[in-house]
Amino acid sequence: MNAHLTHAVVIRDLSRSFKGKTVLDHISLDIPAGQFVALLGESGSGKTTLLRALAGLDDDAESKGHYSRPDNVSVLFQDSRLLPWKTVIDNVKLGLRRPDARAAAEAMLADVGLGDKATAWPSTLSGGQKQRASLARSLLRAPALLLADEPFGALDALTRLRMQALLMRLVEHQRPTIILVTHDVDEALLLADRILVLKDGHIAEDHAVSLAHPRHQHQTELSLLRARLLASLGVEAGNL
Ligand SMILES: Nc1ncnc2c1ncn2[C@@H]1O[C@H](COP(=O)(O)OP(=O)(O)OP(=O)(O)O)[C@@H](O)[C@H]1O
Repeated sequence: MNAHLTHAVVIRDLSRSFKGKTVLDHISLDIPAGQFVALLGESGSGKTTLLRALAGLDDDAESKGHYSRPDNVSVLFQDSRLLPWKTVIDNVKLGLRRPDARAAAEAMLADVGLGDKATAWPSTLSGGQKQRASLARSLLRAPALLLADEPFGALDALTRLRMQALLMRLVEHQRPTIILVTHDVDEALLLADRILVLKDGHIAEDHAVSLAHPRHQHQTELSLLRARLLASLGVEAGNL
C-alpha cells in the first residue's frame, strides 16, 4: 500500500474472535521495515492469534479491521516442522524455484552450522539442530517479514542462547522485519528493538530498546525494563 511505504506492517483496528469470544481487540500498530519486535504477554493474551492473523492463518476466526504486510513472509514455529521423509537439504530448499537452490541451501546450512547434515534425515537431528534447519529454511527465502512463534521455547537454556546469537548474526545481513512471540523476557530484552506487551487482546505497553548489540543481561537499562516487564506480566522480580 503506497500510504505505508516506510512501514513493513500496518495494522488498523484489527479484532478477531472465535465463536463470539474476543481474542484480539481493536489492535492498531505500525512496524517500520527492519524493526525487530518482541511480543510478550500472559498465556492466552492473544500473541499467537496476532501472529497467525498476520500469517493469513485461522480462516475460521471472525475478523474486523485490516492490515498490510509484505508478501514475502516466512513463519518459524516452536516445532521445526521438517518433513520426515525428506533429507535436511531437501527440507531447506523445499518449494524454492531458483536454479541455484541446492547450492544456496548448502551455503545456508553451513551458515547455521549444519554443513555436514545436508543428507541426514530429520529424525537423526537434535532439537537444536532441527531448529537450525528450520531457521535455514526460513532465511533462505530472504523474507521481508519473519514471523516467529516461540522458535526457541522448547530448547534447553544453553542451546537457546546459541540460537539467539545465531539468529542475530544471520538477520544482521538480511534485515527482515521480525515479530517474535516469546515468553522469555530476557530473550525479548537481548534481541528486540521494541517490546510490546499484549493484555486481553490489546497492546498494553510499547517499549523501545535502543541499546546496541551484543547486549548483556546486567546492563542497567535492561534491568530496569526487565523489572517493569515482569511486573506487567504478573511476576514480582524480587521473588525470583
Ligand atoms: N482457532 C481457535 N479457536 C478457538 N479459540 C481459539 C483459537 N485460537 C486461539 N483461541 C483462543 O484465543 C485465546 C488466545 O490464544 P493465543 O494462542 O493467541 O494466546 P497466547 O497469548 O499466544 O497464549 P500462549 O502464551 O499460552 O501461547 C485463547 O483463549 C485461545 O483459546
